Amino acid sequence: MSLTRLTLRDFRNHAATRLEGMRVFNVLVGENGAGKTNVLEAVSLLAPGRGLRRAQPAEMAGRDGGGGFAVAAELEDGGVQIGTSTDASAPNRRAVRINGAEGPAARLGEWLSITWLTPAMDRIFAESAGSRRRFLDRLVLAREPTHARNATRYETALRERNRLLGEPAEPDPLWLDGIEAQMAESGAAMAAARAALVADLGRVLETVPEQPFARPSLVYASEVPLETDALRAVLREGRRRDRTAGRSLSGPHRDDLAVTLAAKNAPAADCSTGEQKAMLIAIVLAHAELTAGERPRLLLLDEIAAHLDPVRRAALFERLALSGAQVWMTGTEMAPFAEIAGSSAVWAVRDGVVDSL
Ligand SMILES: Nc1ncnc2c1ncn2[C@@H]1O[C@H](COP(=O)(O)OP(=O)(O)OP(=O)(O)O)[C@@H](O)[C@H]1O
Repeated sequence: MSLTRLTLRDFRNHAATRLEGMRVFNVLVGENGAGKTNVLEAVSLLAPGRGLRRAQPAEMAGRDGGGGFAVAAELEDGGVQIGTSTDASAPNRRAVRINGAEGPAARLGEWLSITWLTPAMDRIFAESAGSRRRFLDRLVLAREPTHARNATRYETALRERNRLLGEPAEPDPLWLDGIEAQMAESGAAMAAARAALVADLGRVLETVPEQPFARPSLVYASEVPLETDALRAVLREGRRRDRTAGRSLSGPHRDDLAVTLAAKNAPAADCSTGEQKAMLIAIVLAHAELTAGERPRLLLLDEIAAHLDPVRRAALFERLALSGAQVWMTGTEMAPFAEIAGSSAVWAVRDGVVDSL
């Protein structure tokens, strides 16, 4: 079960776009700036979270529209309707509807598991740990919808602790106790889910050949215990130091996903651009394999095919076909997709107008 219909209204440069007849491979072809990534972004909003560009809802409303946007989709097999929208009166409030009933965004995760790779993620290994945590959290979330709740509760408590520690007056220790209890509970659950996913991904990756996608080895790097009581003790012991620093120096908000290229035992940040890309693809494919058979999965791969040589491209398509996911890809020309043309739905995108080919 995956998307069988997608509609966009006033979404970035798409005034009114409707896509039907999806297949396993769905390819959007068009010139630079035509609106291909915008379609992938719209699909990414059908998962909990901020979407593929992490944009504010108001940024996504079409400049020529009425100040709001709507993205809606139908899932086959029962005709489930899911959608998300904003309106001009509250352009940054994104409402979510499932079969007509408004509900929390986290519920979207019960229907679909969506992951993506975009060119912006090519720098993920060179950037700060925050980018890798976000990437990892996205993968965890696609497997466990409750992850978003733990992450939000942890961040809310962390902000409150930082605020208290930064105040001139000595914070009330009982108040801090309560906040740290909340951080420890949600933080330990969040970190344990990340660590479990990394371990599972590692097991899948071990079974995959070194080529053509450079095999990464993954470690969930954490300096704090992943268990509630122990994490709570670490937070309590760190109060004085954190008060001096003006922020919380320990906790899963500092964790990292450490990635090395297995064959060379080299940190990912030191690898070539191509190797880094290949490792990202390997991780996403391992994730697809790991979550096979669970909720319907969508993979959004922005500008991937054109950047791979023919051997890697063929291997990618082969693995994607076996993954059981509905795959969405973009490109400026059809040539890189020639070998999957027969099993693809193809759309031409031009100035925010989409036509089936
Ligand atoms: N809020 C908005 N309202 C109207 N148009 C917008 C809005 N936000 C972005 N755009 C337009 O969307 C277009 C970019 O679309 P998109 O990123 O989907 O292009 P693309 O087809 O993926 O291009 P490329 O091949 O260069 O990656 C730009 O023309 C941009 O001006």
